[in-house]
Amino acid sequence: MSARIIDGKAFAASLRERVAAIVPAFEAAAGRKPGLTVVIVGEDPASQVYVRSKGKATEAAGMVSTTHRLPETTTQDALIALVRDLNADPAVDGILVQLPLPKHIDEQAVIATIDPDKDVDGFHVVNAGRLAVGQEGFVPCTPLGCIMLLEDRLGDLSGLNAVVVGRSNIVGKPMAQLLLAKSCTVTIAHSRTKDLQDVCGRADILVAAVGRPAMIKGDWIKPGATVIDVGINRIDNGEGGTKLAGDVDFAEAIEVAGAITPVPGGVGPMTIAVLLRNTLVSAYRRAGVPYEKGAI
Ligand SMILES: NC(=O)C1=CN([C@@H]2O[C@H](COP(=O)(O)OP(=O)(O)OC[C@H]3O[C@@H](n4cnc5c(N)ncnc54)[C@H](OP(=O)(O)O)[C@@H]3O)[C@@H](O)[C@H]2O)C=CC1
Ligand SMILES: Nc1nc(=O)c2c([nH]1)NC[C@@H]1CN(c3ccc(C(=O)N[C@@H](CCC(=O)O)C(=O)O)cc3)C=[N+]21
Repeated sequence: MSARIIDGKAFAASLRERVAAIVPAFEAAAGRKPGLTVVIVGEDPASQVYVRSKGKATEAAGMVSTTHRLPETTTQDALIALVRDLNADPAVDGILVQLPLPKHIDEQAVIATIDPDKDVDGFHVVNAGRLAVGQEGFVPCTPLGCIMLLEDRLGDLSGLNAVVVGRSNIVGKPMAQLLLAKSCTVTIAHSRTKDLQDVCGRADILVAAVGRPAMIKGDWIKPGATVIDVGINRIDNGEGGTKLAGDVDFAEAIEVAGAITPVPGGVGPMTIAVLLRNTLVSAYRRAGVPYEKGAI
C-alpha cells in the first residue's frame, strides 16, 4: 500500500489566503493593520532564512511586518528592554523572538518578559498553562498546524491512540496537550523511552518531533497510521550539497502508513501560516473587535 501524502504546503497556502481575506475587515473595523514583530539575535543562517520568509508572508497577508536584527553580542538586559518596548507599542499585536538565542541569554527569562497576549508563538508559561487547563490563549504554531492537518485528514480524532515522540516545550508537550484536548489517548515518548519501536507501533497517529534524520523506520509504523513528521534536519544530499529530511524514513514509511507529511512541504509551511493566523486573532482580541472564530 502506498500512503497518501499530506500536502502541508497547499493547506498552508489556503490558510494564508483565508487570513489575508479577513485582514481588510479587521482594518476597516480597527482603523489599523495587524502587526507582527520578529526579533532575531545573531547570524545563524537557518534562522535568517526563516525570519525572512516570515516577514514576506506577513506582508503578503496585508499585515505590518517589523524585524529587529540584533548582533550576537546583544546582552540579555538589552533584549529584555526591547521586548518591554514592544509590549508597550499598541501597533504590535504579535512578538516573536526567534529561537535558539545565543548561549549567554536565558531563553526562559526573555520569553517570560513577552506580554502573554502578544505571545503569538504560545511559548509563555501563561499560554502553556492556558493550553493545559483548556482556556483560550495562544497555542504554539507548529503543533496547532499539525492538528489542523490531522483533522482535515481524519475528522474527529477522539479515541485514537496518538504517540508523540519528543517532549520539548515548543513542539512535543503542546502537541500532546492538543491531542489530549481532542480526546486522543496520548503517549509521550522521549530519549529514555523503552521499546520505542513497540510504542510507535500502537499509534493510529504518530507525531515525530525529535531532530534525528530517518530515525523512525517503516516497520515501526502501524499499517494505515497517520504520520506527522515535524523533524527538519539538514543532511548530505550525496552530491556535495545538502537537503532537508524529516525524522521519519519517508521511503519506508510511505509503504506502510495511511497518510504521511513530507519534509519539506509538510509541517514546516503550516508553522508560518498559523503564525499569521495567531497574529490576526491577537489583533482582533487586542482591538476588542468581535470575530468569527470558526473562520480562522
Ligand atoms: N516544522 C517546524 O516548523 C518545526 C520543526 N522543528 C523540528 O522538530 C524537531 C524537534 O524539535 P524540538 O522539539 O525543538 O527539539 P528538542 O531537541 O528540543 O527535543 C527533541 C526531543 O526528542 C527526544 N529524543 C532525542 N533523541 C531521541 C531518541 N533517540 N529517541 C526518542 N526520543 C529522542 C528528546 O528527548 P529528551 O527530552 O529525553 O532529551 C527531546 O524530547 C527538530 O528536527 C526541529 O528542527 C522544530 C520546530 C518547528
Ligand atoms: N520563536 C520561534 N518560533 C518558531 O516557530 C521557530 C523558531 N523560533 N525557531 C526555529 C523553528 C523552526 N521553524 C520553522 C518554520 C518554518 C519552516 C518551513 O517553512 N520549512 C519548509 C522548508 C524551508 C526550507 O526550505 O528551508 C518546509 O518544511 O517545507 C521550518 C521550520 C520555526 N521555528
